[in-house]
Amino acid sequence: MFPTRDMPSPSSLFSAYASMAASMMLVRSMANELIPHPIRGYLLSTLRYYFKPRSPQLTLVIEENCGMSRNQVFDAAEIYLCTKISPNTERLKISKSPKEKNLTIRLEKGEKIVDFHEGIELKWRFVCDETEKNNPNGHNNGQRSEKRYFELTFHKKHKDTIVSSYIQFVLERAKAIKDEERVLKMHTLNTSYSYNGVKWESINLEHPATFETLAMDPELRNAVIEDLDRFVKRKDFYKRVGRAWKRGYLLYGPPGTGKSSLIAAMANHLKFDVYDLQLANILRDSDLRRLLLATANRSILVIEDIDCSVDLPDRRHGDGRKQHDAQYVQLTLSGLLNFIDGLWSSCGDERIIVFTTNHKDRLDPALLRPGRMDMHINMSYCNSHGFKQLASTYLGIRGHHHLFGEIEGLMGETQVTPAQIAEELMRSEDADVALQGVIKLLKRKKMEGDEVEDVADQNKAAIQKAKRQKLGNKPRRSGRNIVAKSNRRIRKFL
Ligand SMILES: Nc1ncnc2c1ncn2[C@@H]1O[C@H](COP(=O)(O)OP(=O)(O)OP(=O)(O)O)[C@@H](O)[C@H]1O
Ligand SMILES: [Mg+2]
Repeated sequence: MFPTRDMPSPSSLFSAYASMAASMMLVRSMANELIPHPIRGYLLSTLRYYFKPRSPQLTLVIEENCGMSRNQVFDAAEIYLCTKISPNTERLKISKSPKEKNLTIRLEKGEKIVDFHEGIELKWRFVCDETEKNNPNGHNNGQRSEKRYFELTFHKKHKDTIVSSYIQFVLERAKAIKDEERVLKMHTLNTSYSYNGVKWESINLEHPATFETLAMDPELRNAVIEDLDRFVKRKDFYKRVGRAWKRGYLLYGPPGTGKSSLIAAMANHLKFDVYDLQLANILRDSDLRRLLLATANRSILVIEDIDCSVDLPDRRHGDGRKQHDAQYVQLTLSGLLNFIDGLWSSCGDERIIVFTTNHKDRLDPALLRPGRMDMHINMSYCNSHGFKQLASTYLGIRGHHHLFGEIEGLMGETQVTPAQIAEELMRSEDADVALQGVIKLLKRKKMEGDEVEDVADQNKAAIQKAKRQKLGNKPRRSGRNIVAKSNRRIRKFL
């Protein structure tokens, strides 16, 4: 990539220099008499070029832009070099925009940094050249333009190592640093329709959920983390097997079991932005296509409550909507699935799509067919492991607590969501008080459950009795009366 020359020794350099001087004098005296002026100039500059002493150093110039686009090596160097600031550094630039979490530190012009890679010394220098800006007529209109670049200087013999391995290392380190500093975004739909339809609007995603704080089955949690990590590492694999680099997850389970929290944990784990696609706000397939094409790589597209967010016409019969609605709403399930499978996933990289539902059984089979959602994740009621996780997160209880036994016993007899447990645990910082709250909740739920079972049994019995009496006589206590009575008993208990 770079022209190489054999390095002359100092003595050969000296003799070359002496012979150059002699030749120059000779040439000059002959030339003055014999050679016309323009040719004389050319000969002298050629001789000077070949006899100039050569430096053993090579300098790579890394400019800010390459043509119209940014030079990624420049951007990476800017970020990477901030981690290499030494006590010798004298001037730094510091800034913070409202949307950034941390301060940004950059080198000031003229600053030098020394770095080492595989024992090779590398000298970086940040240069800013200011020049007068000429307008197209060649006149100077007083504007100044700035050309910013890094110079990276090292011994020529390391050229291959630096170009092939060091620059790559700088690019990777900068990406890792950027990911750590990155402020995640949550994109939602702007519902005030402008002339060209609904648009994405973004806010910082500051959802604190992580896999550590999420109460879920440890095996399932590890399986999800491994699946995500494998997915982001497999760019080459997806390319080789000819598949779009995307992954689909279906999260299902009752309300309050942590589906939305799991999405936030996934985003925080991968450092991916989230696009929350509220289908109810989209009227046409064309809007959907435009919105999907406007999503960025390395993002999670979320469609929550897919079973009830919009009554998508059935893929096979096109009959999901009432006739009069269909005139206005032209969004179809097949449109959604086509974009997700086709255009959208093939025009981007590292895309994740997540559907959530409270009722997996109500989903259109087209959504569930193999290959569409790669992983089906059941977020379920809290078990004793999930409870301990929440107690650790909310109350800092790492080991055992004397109330755990009673709580675990009650949890085996009733269904409670992590959201309900979390709510109780937040009520007090005193572990005993908070855990007593959980016990009360569980007892209440158990009683409600018994009551509901009672009601169901009694209703069944009443109906059967009525049937046996061959209609005519009503059962003495109707279902409604039983419910009202149960509610009164529950209130009394509370
Ligand atoms: N598995 C869990 N681990 C930790 N906290 C949880 C969990 N599930 C729920 N929570 C708590 O309950 C709140 C509500 O949970 P979340 O919104 O994630 O439930 P969801 O399953 O998405 O419910 P919905 O089906 O109604 O959308 C969360 O903010 C969190 O504080
Ligand atoms: Mg949710």
